[in-house]
Amino acid sequence: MRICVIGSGYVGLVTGSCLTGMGHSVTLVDRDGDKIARLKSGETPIYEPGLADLVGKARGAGLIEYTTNLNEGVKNAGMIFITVDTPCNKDGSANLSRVLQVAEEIGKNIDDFKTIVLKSTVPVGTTRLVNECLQKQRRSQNFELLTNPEFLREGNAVYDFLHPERVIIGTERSSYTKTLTNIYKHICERIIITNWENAELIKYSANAFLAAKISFINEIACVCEEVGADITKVAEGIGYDSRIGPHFLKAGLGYGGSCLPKDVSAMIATGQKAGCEMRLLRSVAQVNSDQRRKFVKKLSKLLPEQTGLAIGVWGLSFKPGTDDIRESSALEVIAQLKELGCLIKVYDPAAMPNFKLLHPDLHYCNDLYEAARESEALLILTDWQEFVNADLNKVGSLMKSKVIIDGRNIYEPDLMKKFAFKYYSIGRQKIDK
Ligand SMILES: NC(=O)C1=CN([C@@H]2O[C@H](COP(=O)(O)OP(=O)(O)OC[C@H]3O[C@@H](n4cnc5c(N)ncnc54)[C@H](O)[C@@H]3O)[C@@H](O)[C@H]2O)C=CC1
Ligand SMILES: O=C(O)[C@H]1O[C@H](OP(=O)(O)OP(=O)(O)OC[C@H]2O[C@@H](n3ccc(=O)[nH]c3=O)[C@H](O)[C@@H]2O)[C@H](O)[C@@H](O)[C@@H]1O
Repeated sequence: MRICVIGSGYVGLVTGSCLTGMGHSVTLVDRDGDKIARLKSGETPIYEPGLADLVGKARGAGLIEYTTNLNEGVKNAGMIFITVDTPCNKDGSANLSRVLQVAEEIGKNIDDFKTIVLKSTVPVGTTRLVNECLQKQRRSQNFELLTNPEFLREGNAVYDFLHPERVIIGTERSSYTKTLTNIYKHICERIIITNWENAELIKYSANAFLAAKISFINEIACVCEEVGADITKVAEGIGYDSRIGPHFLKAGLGYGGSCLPKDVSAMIATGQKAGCEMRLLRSVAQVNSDQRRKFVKKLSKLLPEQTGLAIGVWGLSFKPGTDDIRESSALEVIAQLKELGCLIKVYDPAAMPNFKLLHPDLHYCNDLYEAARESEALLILTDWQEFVNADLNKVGSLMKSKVIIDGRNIYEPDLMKKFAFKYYSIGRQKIDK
């Protein structure tokens, strides 16, 4: 089938290229001319394992095209995916302007029957608005509108898209879903057909629940530090209960990224609009932002004079496997270190070019050892495997003083003792004043 994907970001590019892998012809549309030019020249503008390979193959097979012209993209397509961004408004609610603008443009440009699939994360009620918007332009029912939230994780995006645990399709009429289920049935056995509102809420509830698990474990981590317990052991112990499960119980600097923070705040806004207080989710967000502040406090407790202090930082992306720094804890931690007057040397395997655009004044290192060299303390902000595999003897020999504050709990405290580090992590050791 010929498919058009509007919005060539993380989700659009992954969706489009995975669809080519299933044999479909895809036109990717984006209003960002620079991004389209880079894609046309064969560059993959984001770092995502397996993506460049997939895009290269699609290009070789002549299955992928790029354009800034939406009309050109939708004209010959039987199916149109909307994958534009839905960022936060100042009041925390989701900004739907891009989705609605795209809907309006699609409405103006379609002549024959189209299946329109809303994949962007949108608050409950939005698909109905999009439907109205399309109908206003078309004044006909020459389309079917489905909402199909995406659950992929950055860093695993290609794998997740191709191996979904469930596919959710929201529709007004279940007879409308055949074309889309025909695509998904090859990669997923559990396809849930429901109404628009349920599909929209499933997406937000999933992200809000994941965020709640992280804030929960971080709150327990705080208690662990005070009472001599170890959060990794506590998390392991509760995770064996199948009602709780072992995932999303890693204590650390809290959740970042382009989705969990914005979706928690949009869910709060949706709930409040519906007359619900959303006390739990407001606390989830509060615990998360406190987590970064508490982390820098550990440094201040250990090394009371920070002006001119050389600090090494490992990790800038919001999680490993990506160059994405949106809402990364590194942004907040580095801003605080700057305020304290530290001299900051940073290293990240993928995210340094993006970080440099916002913080050009840091010292960017060629490798993790350069970031450790002559440092009075080393802060670990992202759990990249490269850091787990570091030669700790070498790291110790390069540092001015062997202090590590690990925001992701990547090492065992006993091992660090053997290497004679003063090692502090999250929810495992108390730092006495
Ligand atoms: N990033 C992720 O891991 C996931 C994101 N989502 C959701 O998917 C949606 C997209 O997210 P990302 O791909 O991360 O965003 P993104 O910011 O990486 O990409 C969005 C793209 O849409 C383009 N765009 C915006 N308005 C446009 C318009 N009017 N016409 C054409 N192109 C336009 C932008 O230029 C940008 O390239 C969001 O609603 C997000 O919440 C859902 C699951 C996972
Ligand atoms: O809607 C979205 O955009 C996506 O948001 C998240 O995916 P993502 O943000 O890519 O990454 P996660 O793996 O969820 O990690 C988010 C943040 O939580 C942190 N985290 C995760 C797990 C954990 O146990 N502890 C923890 O602190 C990570 O370090 C990271 O900063 C969801 O996991 C996806 O299912 C969803 O599709």
